[in-house]
Amino acid sequence: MDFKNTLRKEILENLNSLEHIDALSNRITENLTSMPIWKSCNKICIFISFKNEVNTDKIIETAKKEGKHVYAPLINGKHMTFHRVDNINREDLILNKFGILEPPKNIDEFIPNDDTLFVIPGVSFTKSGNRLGRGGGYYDRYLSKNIVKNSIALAFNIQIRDKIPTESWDQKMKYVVTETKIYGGL
Ligand SMILES: Nc1nc2c(c(=O)[nH]1)N(C=O)[C@@H](CNc1ccc(C(=O)N[C@@H](CCC(=O)O)C(=O)O)cc1)CN2
Ligand SMILES: Nc1ncnc2c1ncn2[C@@H]1O[C@H](COP(=O)(O)OP(=O)(O)OP(=O)(O)O)[C@@H](O)[C@H]1O
Repeated sequence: MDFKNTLRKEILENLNSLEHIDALSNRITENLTSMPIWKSCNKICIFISFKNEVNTDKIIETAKKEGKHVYAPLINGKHMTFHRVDNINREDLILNKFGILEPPKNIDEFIPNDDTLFVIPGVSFTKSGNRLGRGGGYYDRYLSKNIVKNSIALAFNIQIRDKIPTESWDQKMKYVVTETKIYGGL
């Protein structure tokens, strides 16, 4: 657990001094939206970026333009659900306790199917799809309770490590997409 926290802190600090986040995010957007799995999924469950995460605004815009349905996470205690977002023009969204924009609580929960692609944030990943998140356990719990066939993590190259500490509940990503590489899908 200590090693997890140390690694989390180290990478978050590195992210704080990462330059050109928007340019790198544009490349990640291009890589993601040219993947066959992106083209074949009609529904996208995606995080709304905050702080120094890969900026997801253009991904959401592209999805909308391509006629896909977009869903974003809403947290409630330790629990996370996904809800439709109709426009990313952010006045429809609400800031949660972490300072992340999320859909309002009154929209029905979306239940994913095989046609749903999850685009997932995280602090660090390995090339084989192991994930270290921010420590809330939200995605781990969600992915262990729901059947998720298609998962893609987004990260900058500086977030990729050869080894990260894993625990029994950690859920693997199918692909990890960075500004220069697409890992996984084997
Ligand atoms: N954009 C985005 N949305 C997301 C996630 C994410 O990582 N990114 N999540 C992915 O799971 C969930 C939220 N999880 C989070 C977990 C911890 C913190 C965080 O800032 N923790 C602080 C302590 C904050 C406090 O307790 O008040 C910290 O670690 O310093 C933020 C989000 C759902 N939505
Ligand atoms: N499937 C699960 N069932 C019950 N508890 C879980 C499950 N997955 C994770 N947890 C709990 O969540 C806590 C945080 O887990 P962990 O540090 O792995 O989160 P993370 O993957 O970094 O966070 P996040 O998914 O929110 O980005 C752990 O202390 C663990 O007890």
